[in-house]
Amino acid sequence: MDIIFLGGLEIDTIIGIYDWERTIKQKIVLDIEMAFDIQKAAASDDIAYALDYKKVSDRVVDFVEHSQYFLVEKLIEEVAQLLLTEFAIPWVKIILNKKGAISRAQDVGIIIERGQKS
Ligand SMILES: Nc1nc2c(c(=O)[nH]1)N=C([C@H](O)[C@@H](O)CO)CN2
Repeated sequence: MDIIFLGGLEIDTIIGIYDWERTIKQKIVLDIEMAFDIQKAAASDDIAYALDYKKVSDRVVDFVEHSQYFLVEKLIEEVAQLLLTEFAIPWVKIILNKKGAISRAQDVGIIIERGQKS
């Protein structure tokens, strides 16, 4: 199966378990890999047969911007389920980076894979 990816997708959202985190927006960064057979799109040169990464990006940004979850676990799971159900994607891998959440760490977050690759 081929992979379409979105790397370094930065989105500001309300996320966190502490009171102060409920009053501000924090940046999260998503790296998303989506299994998708690109052969029809390649043969036809027609966006109708492609996984439109602009539409995927717009949907994910809109969803995350308007979310207000406490845990990054909940947010990443909801994004994965959205991608699997709203787009014809059989498998997705997401890396969620909540940069700055740990002052002594450059990066902190979660990596998940959902669905079947082939
Ligand atoms: N496994 C998790 N641990 C923690 C989370 C989380 O979402 N999942 N969140 C926090 C705080 O919100 C933290 O990001 C504030 O710095 C702590 N641990």
